[in-house]
Amino acid sequence: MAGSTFGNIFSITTWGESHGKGIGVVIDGCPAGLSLTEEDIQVYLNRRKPGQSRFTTPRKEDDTVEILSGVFDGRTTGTPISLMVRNTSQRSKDYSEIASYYRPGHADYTYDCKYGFRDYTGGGRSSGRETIGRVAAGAVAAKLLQELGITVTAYTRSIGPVQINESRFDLSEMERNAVNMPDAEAAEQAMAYLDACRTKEDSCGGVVECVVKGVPAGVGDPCFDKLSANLAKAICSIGAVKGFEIGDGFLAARSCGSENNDAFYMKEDGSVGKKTNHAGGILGGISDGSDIIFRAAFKPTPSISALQHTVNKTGEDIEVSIHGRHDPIIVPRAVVVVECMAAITVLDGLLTAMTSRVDLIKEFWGR
Ligand SMILES: Cc1cc2nc3c(=O)[nH]c(=O)nc-3n(C[C@H](O)[C@H](O)[C@H](O)COP(=O)(O)O)c2cc1C
Ligand SMILES: C=C(O[C@@H]1CC(C(=O)O)=C[C@@H](OP(=O)(O)O)[C@H]1O)C(=O)O
Repeated sequence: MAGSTFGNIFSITTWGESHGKGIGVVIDGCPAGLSLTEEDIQVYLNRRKPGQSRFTTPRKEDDTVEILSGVFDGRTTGTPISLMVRNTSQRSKDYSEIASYYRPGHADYTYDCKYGFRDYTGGGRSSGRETIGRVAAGAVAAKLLQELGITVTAYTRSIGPVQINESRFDLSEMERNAVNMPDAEAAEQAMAYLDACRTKEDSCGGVVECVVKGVPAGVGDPCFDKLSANLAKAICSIGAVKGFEIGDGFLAARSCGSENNDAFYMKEDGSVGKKTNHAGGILGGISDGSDIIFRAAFKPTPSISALQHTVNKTGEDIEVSIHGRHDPIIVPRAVVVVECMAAITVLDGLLTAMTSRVDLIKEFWGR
């Protein structure tokens, strides 16, 4: 199946199905010499794994990663890094009925249209479990970015109608609540809202916000590999993402140029700064040196037990109530997925940018 590869230099190929033997990723183009252990990757996978609270799917998986190749004596060798997580908790009988109909909002119908049949167990390749490969690769990218002084941080901005309040923003709160919100009060309200949804056998959506700090000006290639365009593709390729915006995003459409433009000024150290950051750190598809800020809108989990109308494979209109183990909301588990896709995209852009100037190439080769 084409379409499982992302990135130009730091390139990832994810593989595997939710109810198959395992899920993984092959990273090609990771520079040699990065110190890397399974634990470095596991920390990220633990943030994504299922079964962590009543707001996640009850499927219990440890998602233990194995490094199969590309690391020797604790350091990357520059050859393909293959990472694998074995599936251990497949319960395919949950899908024996689903095999005969199309879940509204899921990928069942379109996979059948495209391929003529589908792996219906656990949603196969369209499962949120595919994001394991993204997170494992993102952990590697984030480690290299960290060495370059670049950090990528995502968090839950809103759940249903509940949004974090900037005045209460505290990143350390994220670890203390089950919805990954950097605002304790909003988290309480969001959890109450989610409990109400669950009582109605329904699900809900929300927004993940991501901030990338420390990216130098000059990353991103006009025209089709703009940093903004590559981030949009990276994020919109995550299951259930329905919206993407950078900086002021859709709000910018309502402002005037005088409000939206970020004024430049000279900093004390002689470099150019911006007084505001409505652009979200990217101008002309190229990073401008300020924080890169973007948001992703996630739709509500499609598989719900509330009654829905659909059709079955024999062409009848039917009513269904979907049972099994599903996330009542995708957002809290998707936070680390967004972070990892951003890390992969930014790292790939940084490596690509190293070839953009003759003076830099000469400097590198000492000529
Ligand atoms: C981390 C993650 C977890 C998900 N969990 C579920 C789930 O438990 N049940 C479900 O029906 N969909 C879940 N999804 C969403 C489906 O994977 C997604 O809706 C499906 O692939 C169709 O793609 P689309 O929503 O982008 O059109 C999850 C997605 C992600 C990223
Ligand atoms: C297991 C995970 O989430 C799964 C994502 C998912 C879907 O349709 O996307 C459906 C469910 O799969 P299953 O019915 O096999 O439990 C979730 O549990 C995971 O993300 O690790």
